[in-house]
Amino acid sequence: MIDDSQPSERLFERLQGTVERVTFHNEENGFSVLKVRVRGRKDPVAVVGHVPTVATGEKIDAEGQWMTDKVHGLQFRADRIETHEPTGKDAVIRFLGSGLISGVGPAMAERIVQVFGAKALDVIENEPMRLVTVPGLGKQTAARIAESYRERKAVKDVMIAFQDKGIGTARAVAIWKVLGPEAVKLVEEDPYRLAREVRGIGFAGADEIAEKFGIDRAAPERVRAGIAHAIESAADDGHTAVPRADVIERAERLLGVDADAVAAEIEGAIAQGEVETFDIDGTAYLAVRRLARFERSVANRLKALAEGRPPWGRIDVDAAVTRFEARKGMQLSPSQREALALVAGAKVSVITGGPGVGKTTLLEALLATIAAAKLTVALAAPTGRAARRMADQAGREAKTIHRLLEIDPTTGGFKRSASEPLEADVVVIDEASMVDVPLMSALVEAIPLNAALILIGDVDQLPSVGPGQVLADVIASGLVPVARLTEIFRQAEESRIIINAHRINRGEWPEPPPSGELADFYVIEARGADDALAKILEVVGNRIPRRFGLDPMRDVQVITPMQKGICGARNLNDRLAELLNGAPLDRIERFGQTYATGDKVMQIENDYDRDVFNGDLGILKRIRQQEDEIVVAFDGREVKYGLEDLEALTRAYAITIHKSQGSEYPAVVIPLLRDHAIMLARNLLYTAATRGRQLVVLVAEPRALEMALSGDRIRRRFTRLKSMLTG
Ligand SMILES: Nc1ncnc2c1ncn2[C@@H]1O[C@H](COP(=O)(O)OP(=O)(O)OP(=O)(O)O)[C@@H](O)[C@H]1O
Repeated sequence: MIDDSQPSERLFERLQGTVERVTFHNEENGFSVLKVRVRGRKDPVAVVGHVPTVATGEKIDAEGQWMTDKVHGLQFRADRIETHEPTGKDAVIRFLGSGLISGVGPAMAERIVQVFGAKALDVIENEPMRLVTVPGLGKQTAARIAESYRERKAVKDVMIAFQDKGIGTARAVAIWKVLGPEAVKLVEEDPYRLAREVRGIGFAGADEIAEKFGIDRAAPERVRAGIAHAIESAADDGHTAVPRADVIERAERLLGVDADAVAAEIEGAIAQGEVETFDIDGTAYLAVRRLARFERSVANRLKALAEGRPPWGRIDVDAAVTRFEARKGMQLSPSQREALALVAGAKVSVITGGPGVGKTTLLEALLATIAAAKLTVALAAPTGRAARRMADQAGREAKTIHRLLEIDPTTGGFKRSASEPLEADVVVIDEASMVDVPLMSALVEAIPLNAALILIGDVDQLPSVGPGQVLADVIASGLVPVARLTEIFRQAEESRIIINAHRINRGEWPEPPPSGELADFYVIEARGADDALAKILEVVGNRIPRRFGLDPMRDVQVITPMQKGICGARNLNDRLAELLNGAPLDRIERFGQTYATGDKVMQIENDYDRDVFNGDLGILKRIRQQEDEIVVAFDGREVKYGLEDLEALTRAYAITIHKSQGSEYPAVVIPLLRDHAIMLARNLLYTAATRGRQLVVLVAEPRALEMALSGDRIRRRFTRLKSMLTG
């Protein structure tokens, strides 16, 4: 509602009035839309801004600007809103009866004011027990009213103290939510706790606040926070350990203090247990405690799980294979038999290999082999889409790992853990390369020690979005048997997608399609980004629908290395929306994005209430401005979103390759340009090329394809798990 508005003038103005109605108030950040009665104006005006608590009847004093909003018309956009207690009798009644004070409704408010007049609030604050003289008001209610009132006062005091330091209300509300009435004192003591504890502030935000509180640039807590930030930001790039020398360099740059000061504080942080230090192959590394704990738990628990006999006992694999082959009408290859014997003999094992090498077939054979033992088998995958695919292929239920562990959506924690383990004898995880260290830790903690664990995945795909490279480390450690499948079966061999995916993985150029036939893998040469864009639009909008009969909206997914650039997701979304949804009935802008009816959208976080998950694709059906609501259809199921929830949705005509991990689409179109140079790693292209089921089209500059294929560009992740598993 703000994004498309224009300031009518630049000068700050002041506005005073009485709150007539609180149209909207966000508990989390204080964002409010108020109807305010202002002297000299007939109708109440809309005031938009941040305020921690506000109620009808209160007086406000705001500073800001008048704006004209396309949808809501004229409104006052406040940079600062101060609220003051109401004074007149009517205002006090409305204030008390607004639902703000627990236990008091409009009728009770009226009675209180009848007894105490406009001084009612004084009485509540200073002599609350006198309230019992109000008819129908008991001691308990009086105490509750006094308590609510005190809390409100405390919030205000905190806000005023932060405002005096020049900290904006939205930020102050966020701090108050976490730190409570002691917030000012706690921040004075250590502002850097904000970086750790309050979402959205980060090191830079905390550093800014610290400066306002007069913290010295060389203060130990500042240097310490900078070190933690340097290690944490490496974790954002997937590292769970960082070479000590890198930390010093990053922290030095970030803090503007010298290396000796950083080194001294590293020692302090180690002594206090905030940071761990260790050696791998003669290099000193550092890790923050949080990640070190997860990695240690994965290592310890996997070692414990790997011990002993599998729950299905000893099995005559040859006899089981014969039965399986007869039932399926196929012969397992020698390498598959060998892999089956390996997996059947172990309590924890890994099945890895590229597409079409028979990983699913091997799992099926294993499950058939152990069927007689009547064990409880749980199948799961890291994303909803991967879980659905696993269920389709295996022909039995598969859940997301989050569901399997019974996530509590309000806390984000899991119900299943070491103290309440899963009721399963065998746990099978597909797309295991996508599981990061924290999730793997939660998973292995919840697996009972007598159960078996089978990790299936393609270790050459992109590693998990979150920190670590669990599958690669488990394989490299040699702790558990690894069935490495490499043979591509005849059925799979007919697919050029599979053949070329394997070629890409080896760093070889994809094979051109046989001339004359309709193929499933094409490389279209692009000369620069504009040419690539034009070709993508032609391929998606015209060629694919015409030649393959695929629906460009439903069946074709453009996946690209980056967000930015001419062929980045953002611009492609604009252009593809124009092409495929040129005349939408309705559109709105929120959070810097446009959403229009008919748009293809993607959910980008897990939402357990709405039952939609990260990576789910839908079509925006309706925008209901009046109700502040939009409706999106996911696989035909209609789901409603409030306009403030739109951050969870993004347009999805084009998405990044990272976001496409774990999903498959009938057709994918992949731009590959020199503009994407920093992203052009072989595992990125390999992951992209394996997302298409029926059709893969690369729109590539030859030089960019060459860059992606040359293996030297795969960025290494620093992790500690392998050394923990072998140590
Ligand atoms: N021994 C075999 N003989 C003949 N065909 C086989 C054999 N093993 C697997 N296949 C076939 O090869 C194809 C690929 O196998 P499967 O689906 O098990 O591989 P996958 O590694 O799970 O592949 P993806 O990762 O692409 O899902 C299937 O069509 C399967 O039926």
